[in-house]
Amino acid sequence: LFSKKLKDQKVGYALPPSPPSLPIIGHLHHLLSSLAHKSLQKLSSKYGPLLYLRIFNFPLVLVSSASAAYEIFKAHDLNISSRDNPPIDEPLLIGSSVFVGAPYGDYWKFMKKLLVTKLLGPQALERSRGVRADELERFYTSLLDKAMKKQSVEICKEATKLIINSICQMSMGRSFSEESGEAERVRGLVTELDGLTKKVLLVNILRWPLEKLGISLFKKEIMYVSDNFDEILERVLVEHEEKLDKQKGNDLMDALLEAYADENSEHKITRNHIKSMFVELFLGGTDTSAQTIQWTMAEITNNPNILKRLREEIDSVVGKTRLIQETDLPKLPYLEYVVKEGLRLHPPLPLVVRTFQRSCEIKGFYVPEKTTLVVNTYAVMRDPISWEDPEEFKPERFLLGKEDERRALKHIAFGSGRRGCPGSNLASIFIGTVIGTMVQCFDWRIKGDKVEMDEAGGLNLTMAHPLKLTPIPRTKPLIF
Ligand code: HEM
Repeated sequence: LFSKKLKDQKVGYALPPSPPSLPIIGHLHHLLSSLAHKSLQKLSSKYGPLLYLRIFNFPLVLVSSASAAYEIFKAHDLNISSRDNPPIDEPLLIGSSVFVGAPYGDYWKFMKKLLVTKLLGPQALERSRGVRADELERFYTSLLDKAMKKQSVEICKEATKLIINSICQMSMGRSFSEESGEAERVRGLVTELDGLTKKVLLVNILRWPLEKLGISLFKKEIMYVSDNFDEILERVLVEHEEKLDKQKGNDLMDALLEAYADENSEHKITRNHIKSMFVELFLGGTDTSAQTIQWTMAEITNNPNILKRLREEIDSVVGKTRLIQETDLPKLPYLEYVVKEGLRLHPPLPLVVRTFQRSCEIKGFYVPEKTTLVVNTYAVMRDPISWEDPEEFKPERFLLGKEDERRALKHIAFGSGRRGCPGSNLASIFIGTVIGTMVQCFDWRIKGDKVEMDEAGGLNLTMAHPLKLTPIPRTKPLIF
């Protein structure tokens, strides 16, 4: 402690500046405010882009500028490649078997390798292209049906269906049945789980002081979602095992079951590891992509010039007789900029959380070991020092040469480094093809003049007024 104090006093070894805090809880109220990313953004614009905060006794470093994020992600990647959430043992989905919250080590590396080779890497994505094409056609047909009946579409809900079905087909070779109500049940659980993220954070932060008082927060709600997922996924696992007895499969679930059954597997995994992985894929992959689709479509609807330019590009490359497909995406640069700009202004996970394993120096300040790192990606991607007109939706900013993002690491909607999002390519495909389909095949009518763009409270960035639009076909029905 003495040497740490000495270090703190040395030039270049002071802790980052710390804004005023409250007794006992420290800066907790900023994290708990209804729009935490905005509350923290305000704090950093007043006190600086690198801050030292305190949640009770737990230290936290908050990063809100591109240059500080760049230094941390580039020079300290290994040091910050763990998320040391204290595990809550009982429930499956936030228990000790999670991947997203696992420390950087053998278990994480083993699962990451399977995730990339079986589901999210370029070759796996190429193998599963047909599955996504089928789901996109189903999405288009459902929109067409709504258009014929002159019904409005809840964009986020419709996109969620496509994404869950695709992820299920890709990872376990089946989707949940609409007829039996199973699909609706899974979608409901994913939404509930999303709503629980803030409570899970609270439990993680407050568990220690509250457990001492014999209080367990939100346990019932967390267990309800966890138990339901457990039951559904156990059924799928058994079904898969029966199938595997007859023939060898090649999807992610097959590979995980093989590792589970193999005594000599590189890493021993449990049934809970497998089920948690699927819960995390649903949670990490579904709402994030669906929210981005919703926000981006809202921006396009409010910006007719952008819609016009995007449509011209799609019409000239794809035409009006066949549906856009993911192999068109590399030929549609403006669509790519629109997607990127949607992610810049509305990152669905605005706070990226890691842990410093060792003490280090960041921008001349001392950061002690085991400090939690929070990167406010929302603030970084709206930082006026790095972005011209940061609050405006301007896809043109990504035209070649205009923004040198690689050098400054300014666009960090997917995080960065070895612990960055492994689903970023898949997400870009979902968002690109869904936005592409909606722009290519339909005009969209809104109620009122403009879409309201307010953010809802929560840890994830969602729309306070979910987007509802009515489609009007602009092409003859497409034939597949
Ligand atoms: C627009 C869509 C998405 C966004 C914005 C997003 C964003 C993120 C972010 C910010 C992180 C934390 C990264 C970090 O700490 O640096 C993350 C992690 C993760 N994401 Fe995504 N994500 C999206 C879609 C997906 C999809 C489609 C999947 C898979 C189906 C996925 C799976 C994961 C997983 C498994 C992790 C944990 C990685 C680890 O801890 O090693 N994400 N994502």
